[in-house]
Amino acid sequence: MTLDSSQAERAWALVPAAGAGSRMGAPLPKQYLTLAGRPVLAHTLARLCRHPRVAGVQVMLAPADAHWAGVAEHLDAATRRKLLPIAVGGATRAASVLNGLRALGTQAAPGDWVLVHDAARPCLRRRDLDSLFAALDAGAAGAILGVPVADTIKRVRDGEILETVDRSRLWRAFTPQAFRLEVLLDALQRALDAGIEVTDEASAVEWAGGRPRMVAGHADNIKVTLPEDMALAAQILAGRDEEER
Ligand SMILES: Nc1ccn([C@@H]2O[C@H](COP(=O)(O)OP(=O)(O)OP(=O)(O)O)[C@@H](O)[C@H]2O)c(=O)n1
Ligand SMILES: C[C@](O)(CO)[C@H](O)COP(=O)(O)O
Repeated sequence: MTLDSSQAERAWALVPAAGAGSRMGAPLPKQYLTLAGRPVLAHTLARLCRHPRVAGVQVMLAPADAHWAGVAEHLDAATRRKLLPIAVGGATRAASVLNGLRALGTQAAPGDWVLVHDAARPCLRRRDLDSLFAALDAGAAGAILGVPVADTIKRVRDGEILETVDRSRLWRAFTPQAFRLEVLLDALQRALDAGIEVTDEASAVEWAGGRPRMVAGHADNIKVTLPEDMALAAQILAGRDEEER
């Protein structure tokens, strides 16, 4: 792994890839399913590693993961050079991220940026990653990608609509989610210790009193979750020009 020493403030990507993909219902975890000729995780890693601001990538895999070899053979040399030694994930996404932060701490400085990006989001656009870095360079203490809610939102109980929710200030939170290493490590550890349900990094930082910025991205930065998402992801990638592929 070679560091790009030209960066003013180093940034690292953290890729939680230790999930079981139960909602996908496939014979193997969804991050290893073939998408446009290579594993989902290979697409995600290539997108992160080709960005010049990303100094290195920390991947977290399930214990006794048997699929990594099938990913590594699809990675080009430039991608492999940026990969840090694999860390072991945890029982939840948040636990996997915490393990990754601890492993990264042996390579990174406390003030370095960490961008946490789901392995299951292989369609991340270069321009959206650029937008996230632009927010950090503009002084944001932390920032995440997302898009405004475009549908009417209902609160439902037992199949009955209780109310229509004002969506004027509602956004869908995506990844990457970017924070200073020491800030995220502290907030995530304290939130988990307090029993807070942490479904994304921003929720831990918000709980700890932070006010991350929301950066408008593209809705095609989908999280591959359900079976139909594989065909959608393939259509998205097929429609990309070379730069964004
Ligand atoms: N214990 C876990 C659970 C999830 N993830 C990762 O977090 C990302 C987003 O989580 P999700 O989409 O929920 O993945 P899964 O947990 O695998 O899916 P499911 O909930 O359907 O089992 C995925 O890249 C997944 O691999 C992880 O690293 N460790
Ligand atoms: C982090 C995330 O992708 C932001 O939308 C989402 O919270 C992950 O949720 P999951 O249930 O762990 O897939």
